Amino acid sequence: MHEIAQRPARSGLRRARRQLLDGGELPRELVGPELARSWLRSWQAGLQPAGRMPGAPHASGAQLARALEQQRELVAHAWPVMEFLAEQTEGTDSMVILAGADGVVLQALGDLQFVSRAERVALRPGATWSEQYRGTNAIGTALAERQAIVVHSEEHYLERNAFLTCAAAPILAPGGQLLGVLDVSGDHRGYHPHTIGLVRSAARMIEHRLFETRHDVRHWHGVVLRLHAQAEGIGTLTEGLLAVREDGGLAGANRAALRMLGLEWPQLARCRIEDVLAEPLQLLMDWFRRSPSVPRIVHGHGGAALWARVEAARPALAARPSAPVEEAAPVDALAALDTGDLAMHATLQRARKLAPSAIPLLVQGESGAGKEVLARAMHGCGPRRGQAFVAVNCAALPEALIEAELFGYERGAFTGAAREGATGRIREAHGGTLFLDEIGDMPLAMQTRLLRVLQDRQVTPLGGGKPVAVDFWLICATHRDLRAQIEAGRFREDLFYRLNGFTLKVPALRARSDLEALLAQQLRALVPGRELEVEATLLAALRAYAWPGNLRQLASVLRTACALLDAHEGVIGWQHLCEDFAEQLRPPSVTAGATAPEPEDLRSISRGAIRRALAESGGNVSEAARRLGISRNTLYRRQGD
Ligand SMILES: Nc1ncnc2c1ncn2[C@@H]1O[C@H](COP(=O)(O)OP(=O)(O)OP(=O)(O)O)[C@@H](O)[C@H]1O
Repeated sequence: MHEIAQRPARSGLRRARRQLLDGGELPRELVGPELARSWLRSWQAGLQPAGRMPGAPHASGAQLARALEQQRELVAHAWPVMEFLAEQTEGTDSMVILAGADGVVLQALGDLQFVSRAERVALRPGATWSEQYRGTNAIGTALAERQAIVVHSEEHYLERNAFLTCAAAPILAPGGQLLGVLDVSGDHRGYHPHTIGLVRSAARMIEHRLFETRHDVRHWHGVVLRLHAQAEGIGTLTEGLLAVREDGGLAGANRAALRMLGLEWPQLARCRIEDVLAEPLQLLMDWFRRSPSVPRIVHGHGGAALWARVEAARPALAARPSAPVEEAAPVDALAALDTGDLAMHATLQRARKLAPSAIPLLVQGESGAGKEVLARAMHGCGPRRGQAFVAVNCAALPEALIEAELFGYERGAFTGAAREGATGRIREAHGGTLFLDEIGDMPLAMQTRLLRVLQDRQVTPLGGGKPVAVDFWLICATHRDLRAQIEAGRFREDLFYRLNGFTLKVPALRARSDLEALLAQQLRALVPGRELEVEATLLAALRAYAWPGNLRQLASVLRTACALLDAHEGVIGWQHLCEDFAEQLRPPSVTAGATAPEPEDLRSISRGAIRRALAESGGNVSEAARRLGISRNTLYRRQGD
């Protein structure tokens, strides 16, 4: 495995680039062989180094979630290693990135302070870095070359990527298939030649973990050989790993074992143990049965001696023959929410740290800003994923019903109760997460009961049933200022401290800087496979709009627009909007400057929009709320603002 050891001179790179563009010839003495091959591929893909980048696809939230699910083993094993790498590169203004075999970024850790917002988004989960779209770059080129590589500054084929220095190493499955790539990208001025060594070791760590746990190499009655030139090297990261089936065929290896045994990946599947070692399988099995932990000397056919320890292929061979190999890995739903806004990014970083904890959380943000979506993502990334996520909207339930809904009731507890009684939402959340939306709207009597549940960790159904122990992660959400509610005597202070282990803030859409990324993400999800654009004046108006219904409203507007879009149309324009929404949008867009309204104007804009929507829906509140893309509760609340 080698990377471009000596960086080509800048002048040489420029000369080589000119010659390539002039005639398709690349003077290889000016660039390394890997770089030369990659530049040629980029040129053949029709990419222009200095021109506008052709639209590299960016996976939608749903596509990303699917990719993470499909590659969950890789993602799970990579994450701790990425954290380790991030620690090693701390303070160097760099990011640690995991991409799949198709070059799509799956996870990213860290942040690049020196780059623009757009450039930051391009390094976030969902972005594609295959050579086909971005030309020579460490992720795409390491994948294409199947080897570790550094791509520094102007070695990037596209000039717009010259601000980066990147070191990447591919991650291979035990059968040699490409699984993905690990990368450290940073400011080109901070190029450090040791980074590639770190990245390569980190990729090896991931491969090691994958080898230890994968079904295909460890789930039958064969043996695994740990190999090293020194006995002390066995069990370390530099050991060779070779999986041998019980019939003697080779089932998998890591790169170190291939090197020690003089093998190439394509030969692996065709080889048997006697093709690579002088010792017959029978002898290895004998060693294993008699003294499995003792290292022995084995001999390659070239005569080289190696130390080997023989182990059962299945770690718990005797004890649990069909035990699942590994707990399902988390789907990185939090990463999918990171679309480039700095405040949201900070919230998501905190959310990621808090997801494995049981600390009660309070999510604060306007209605429709995505509080429940965030809570669900945290549940999906924490240890309770796979268990229930129970969401209760405390504002949507009539006061008389909240109690029964939350705490459950015994048979015949009250008039109108179901005959068989009800478990209650709190008990349904047992083992999982209870999400109480609009907690600020919970009546005081109910607050007292909830407080008792949180203190006693048990719930007593209405009608005098026995208390039942419950265990859940509590996440509450509110758009209200709970401290002000406490001062006004509407919220219990002791409950506030119980449920507010930490407050996470979800920014309002009008305060976010990633409207375009959100638009693109939602459009891709609504119309997969079509790259839709938004007409320029409309985009400016959307940017200036106050978005009283936040992401819920945006989703509703885009759903309508996509429904009105003809199959041949690729641009969303004013004609694709509901008339009332277009009207709300026009005033700020036609006024000079089209700047965002001042915060004190927002209330009146929102009240005006509600008045119009109500008038147009003949006073039907549900219809008006639907038109605005907000909930009935929000509409009532905003009317009174
Ligand atoms: N990141 C996102 N991408 C796309 N759509 C989103 C995103 N976040 C939220 N939405 C959309 O906005 C809607 C509202 O989100 P959510 O229910 O999480 O908001 P909320 O803050 O809990 O609202 P409320 O307080 O009114 O219950 C979702 O149903 C979804 O359609």
